[in-house]
Amino acid sequence: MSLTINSTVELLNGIEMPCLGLGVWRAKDGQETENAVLAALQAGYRSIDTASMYRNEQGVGRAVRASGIPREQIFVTTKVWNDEQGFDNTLKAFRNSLDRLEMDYADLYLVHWPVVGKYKETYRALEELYDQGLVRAIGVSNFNIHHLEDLMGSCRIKPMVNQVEMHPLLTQKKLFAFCRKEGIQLESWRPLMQGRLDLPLIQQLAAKYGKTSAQIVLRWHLQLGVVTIPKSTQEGRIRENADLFDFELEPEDMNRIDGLNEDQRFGADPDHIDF
Ligand SMILES: NC(=O)C1=CN([C@@H]2O[C@H](COP(=O)(O)OP(=O)(O)OC[C@H]3O[C@@H](n4cnc5c(N)ncnc54)[C@H](OP(=O)(O)O)[C@@H]3O)[C@@H](O)[C@H]2O)C=CC1
Ligand SMILES: O=C(O)C(=O)[C@@H](O)[C@H](O)C(=O)CO
Repeated sequence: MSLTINSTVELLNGIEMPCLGLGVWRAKDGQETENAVLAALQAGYRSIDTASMYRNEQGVGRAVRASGIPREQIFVTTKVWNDEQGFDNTLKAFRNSLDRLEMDYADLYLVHWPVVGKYKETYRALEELYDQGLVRAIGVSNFNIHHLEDLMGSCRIKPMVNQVEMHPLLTQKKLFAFCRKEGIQLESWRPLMQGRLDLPLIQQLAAKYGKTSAQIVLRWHLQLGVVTIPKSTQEGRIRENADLFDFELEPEDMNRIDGLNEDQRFGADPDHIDF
């Protein structure tokens, strides 16, 4: 499989989305976010995942401008938070996100969580923003199959991406197969299990391939065809997490990693959100 740091996937509307991005949840706005995003862009990342809730869109925007890389070569994702949902509120929330980013469009705008009774109206606002050319692609996050089926029963534009928790302990096989059938790109959050990488099989594979545990896990995501957005604010790890393109996991090792699944979540369950 010939993946490179520039590899992209094609979304339903033909837009190319980088396979690897930097996540910035819990990166502090200001210097921490700015330094991390700049380090990532210098290391070759071309995609950044932020959200209104992360309160660091300003730092992301500043780093993108400081990088000197043309805006159109960088894929910026942001998301509408739960208490901003609803049609009018979402349009306003998006304006606020663009103001903080100091950008005139976002590449991808996501409904952050499926807030019951609100997510369809919220998604209708995303369709409106898409029609207006303010976002290049739209999608959802933390949607289970039943949420997607419900949404697709009435939306005009199919979600192009579903960003969900996924890693070797939560392989999301059914959701992944459903999204693949529908042409919805799966994107994995918490791909590194928040740094809990001491699983014996992953360590064995790290020794076998001469790579780190993080690199084994991230390579597994990429070889599955899942877009992934590991977070780090440490320059060395930002580089490590992008050094994935000089080896390939053998099919049997991909299957062994799949076999680690325990349906274990480190984050919230989309069917029981209370924040
Ligand atoms: N849509 C959603 O609801 C959600 C989206 N996300 C997105 O996904 C991104 C990634 O998920 P996240 O929850 O941050 O978890 P990750 O699985 O990316 O893990 C991040 C943690 O792992 C550490 N780490 C990073 N690289 C390495 C490495 N090479 N070796 C060891 N430890 C490492 C980081 O520490 P350090 O920074 O010190 O390196 C940090 O503590 C988020 O930043 C966010 O953008 C996350 C949660 C929910
Ligand atoms: O980081 C995000 O994007 C999230 O939505 C989560 O971290 C979420 O806030 C959560 O898991 C709360 O427990």
